[in-house]
Amino acid sequence: MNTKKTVNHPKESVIVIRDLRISFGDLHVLRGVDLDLYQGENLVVLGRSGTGKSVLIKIIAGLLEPDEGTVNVLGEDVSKLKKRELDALRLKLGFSFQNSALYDSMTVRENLEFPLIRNVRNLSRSDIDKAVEQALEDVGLSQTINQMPSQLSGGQRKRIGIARTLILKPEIMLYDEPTAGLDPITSNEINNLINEVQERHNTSSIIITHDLTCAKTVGDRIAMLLDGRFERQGTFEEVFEDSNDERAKQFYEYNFVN
Ligand SMILES: Nc1ncnc2c1ncn2[C@@H]1O[C@H](COP(=O)(O)OP(=O)(O)OP(=O)(O)O)[C@@H](O)[C@H]1O
Repeated sequence: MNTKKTVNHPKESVIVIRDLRISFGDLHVLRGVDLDLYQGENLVVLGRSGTGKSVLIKIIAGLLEPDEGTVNVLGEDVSKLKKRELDALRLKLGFSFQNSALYDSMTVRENLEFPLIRNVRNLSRSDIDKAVEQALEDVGLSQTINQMPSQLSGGQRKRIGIARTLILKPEIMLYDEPTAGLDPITSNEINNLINEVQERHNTSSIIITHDLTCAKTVGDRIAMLLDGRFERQGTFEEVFEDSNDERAKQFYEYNFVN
């Protein structure tokens, strides 16, 4: 397993987070998070269960308000946006959530049409058909267009879920546990797909995972959430292999399977 060859991206930030803090009662989840997502990079966010990775994503999407700190996404201060502006910004973010299930009663084509019809006005039938065909081609599953989700494997369903997100041409992709529950071969296909999406669409992505093979394969940069902050950031080697940090070592030993 090779570590991903990191591309030297120009350091233009598409997400800038500074001194972000949030507590739930006595539980101080994020305690001063600073993080940049650079244009065109895959940033992997690692952290043990309950460290606040999903909370972070929800704050980025404006679904949860932090107690302190700033979140700037594509040049907009999320906390200052009105509802309509926030909705417009969210359309530029693609969410690939673990539980973003397909609609079982709809064909693959109908599943992919759904976000388009709901979010984009004045599309002709042929625009919709083209977008669906392109999104399916992007994930290598053109042949499934008339199938029902129940006829697909877990890995194929995951790919169709990603296609459904890509169809709105997001500038930033947020992948939550993209390989959870998949066997190693299928996980590898999803990792390759994440890299292909980056290369083909120049998308900037945050990938939340516990899977260190995934982190190593897709991550241009790794940020590890420890005690409510990103104390360790860098390439996979910098975070794990060159590290004397016991917490990073422990995470590595428990999670690295390949
Ligand atoms: N709305 C909420 N109200 C109260 N507590 C919350 C809320 N949202 C999250 N928490 C708590 O914040 C902590 C971090 O939760 P979060 O879901 O972000 O963890 P995570 O790092 O994504 O974990 P996992 O890897 O298991 O998904 C947890 O202890 C959770 O119970």
